[in-house]
Amino acid sequence: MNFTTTPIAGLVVIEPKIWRDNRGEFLETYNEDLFKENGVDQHFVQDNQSLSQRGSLRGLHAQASPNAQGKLVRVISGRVMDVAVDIRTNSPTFGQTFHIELNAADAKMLWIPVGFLHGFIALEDHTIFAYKVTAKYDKASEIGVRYDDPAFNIQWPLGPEELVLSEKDLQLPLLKDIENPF
Ligand SMILES: Cc1cn([C@H]2C[C@H](O)[C@@H](COP(=O)(O)OP(=O)(O)O[C@H]3O[C@H](C)C(=O)[C@H](O)[C@H]3O)O2)c(=O)[nH]c1=O
Repeated sequence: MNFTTTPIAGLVVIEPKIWRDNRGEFLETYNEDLFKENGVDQHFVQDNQSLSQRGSLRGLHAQASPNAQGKLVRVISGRVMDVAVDIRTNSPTFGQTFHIELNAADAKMLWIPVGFLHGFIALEDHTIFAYKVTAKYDKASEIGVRYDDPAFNIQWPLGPEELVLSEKDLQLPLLKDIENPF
């Protein structure tokens, strides 16, 4: 299991070792000791999973304190472009985005600490996205920012005609129009 830091402090790319044999594959997707040794010392309290068709764009979301969430995200089936936006007010990389392809083939994961907006776009039908979070779901704590906020200039890889968003996400505000909880 390899841990690689990113240009944005706190974001870590994790590449599990995949054991392959004549039956198929085995991999560890979480190991408390290895994660602690590599600076991700967290207590996860909930696992989530979503199924998306190609073009489904979920985000940009976060939860505010006291239910702010760190997220360990991965793809079980299909492919996504995953995006994390640093909105930690005092961060030297405030407003910077990090994107990475997550897919079932290489089973890469991304650790996203508290203080980031998170979203992804599914690049294939039947994309299953799975993630562990460090705080429970609390609808009242949810915040969201438009996926196309010009402040971030995220280059989503599919055209506008291919995007599938929830009514909720289509009506999200821009970051400048909300009180940033981080
Ligand atoms: C997030 C969540 C949702 N729900 C229920 C409430 C909603 O009626 C339904 C769909 O929720 P939502 O439309 O918020 O699902 P996503 O758009 O995939 O939300 C996620 O999208 C991005 C990628 C994130 O990083 C967040 O984890 C999360 O906000 O599931 C729950 O019961 N528990 C939960 O933890």
